[in-house]
Amino acid sequence: MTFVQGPVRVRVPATSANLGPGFDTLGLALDLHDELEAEVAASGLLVEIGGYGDGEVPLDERHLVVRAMRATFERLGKQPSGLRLSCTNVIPHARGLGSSSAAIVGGVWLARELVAGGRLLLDDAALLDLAAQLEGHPDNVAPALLGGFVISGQDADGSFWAVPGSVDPRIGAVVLVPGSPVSTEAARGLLPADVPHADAAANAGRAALLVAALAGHPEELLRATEDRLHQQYRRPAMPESLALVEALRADGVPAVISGAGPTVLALTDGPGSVTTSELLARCPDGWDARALAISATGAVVVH
Ligand SMILES: Nc1ncnc2c1ncn2[C@@H]1O[C@H](COP(=O)(O)OP(=O)(O)OP(=O)(O)O)[C@@H](O)[C@H]1O
Ligand SMILES: N[C@@H](CCO)C(=O)O
Repeated sequence: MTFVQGPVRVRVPATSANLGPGFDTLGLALDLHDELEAEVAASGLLVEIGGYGDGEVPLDERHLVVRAMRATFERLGKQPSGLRLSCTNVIPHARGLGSSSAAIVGGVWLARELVAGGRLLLDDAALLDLAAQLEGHPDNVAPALLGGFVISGQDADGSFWAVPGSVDPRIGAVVLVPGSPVSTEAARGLLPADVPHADAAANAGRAALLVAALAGHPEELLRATEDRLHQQYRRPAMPESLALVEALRADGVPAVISGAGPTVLALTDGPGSVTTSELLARCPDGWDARALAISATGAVVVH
């Protein structure tokens, strides 16, 4: 196995998981991208960060992108003698926009590109499986890899799968991002071990409806984004976000907690619509709001 000379650069989209009823299974890639560049060096490890995470995340072997790269090199059979990594991060951390999945997908993708013939040694299905193992669930890494709307899951043998769904081109998103983080670990810690059968049944119906609503029935999005499995349980960690979701939904806006929160995701009929500007105007003080298109592509090499 040989390494490629010179740097490789990739861009990876932010993602919004769950989308209401699709806990750990539905996810959407958004038009907001981290860029990562890496190259094999003679020795050592050098990590540089611009944007989110600068001064916060470790710059050594504990760095999430480095951990994902190491796991991928391990799978491919050889670690490089040294490594240089540069990250330009625009996806906010611990806000429910898939920053950890973007880091993991960026890492596995970079490592595979740095190995000559890497795509033959580790195909896309194996890359998804590795990324989902590192993240623990597939609903962010799958759209970060594939782009668009993706349905994903895990089989009884532990392997992960992902199937792309279609999105009506009229549909866009507004994200309302609180100033303070909530880690996915903390938000998952609030979930109960068991849920009422009626709640599980309601979510199954809504998740199925959401696939059809996104594909071409935006008028069903409000009904299709109802959730009973995770959002209410997470209220103690993000009360303002839950209150905003409820207020928007009362006004007919299909709003949900994005991923593990605390960001609020509202689906719209498209950037530039009245709904989008009204939503941007409802951004609470101290939060950040932006309209984002759906990213049709997942991780790509930047030339
Ligand atoms: N680009 C990055 N580089 C290094 N570490 C990162 C990067 N992005 C995220 N992380 C690590 O992951 C943590 C955030 O992950 P977490 O799963 O809590 O939230 P998230 O991925 O932003 O949101 P969600 O999973 O709900 O969409 C950060 O605090 C940091 O430790
Ligand atoms: N499905 C995950 C997404 C966040 O990583 C959760 O809600 O915990």
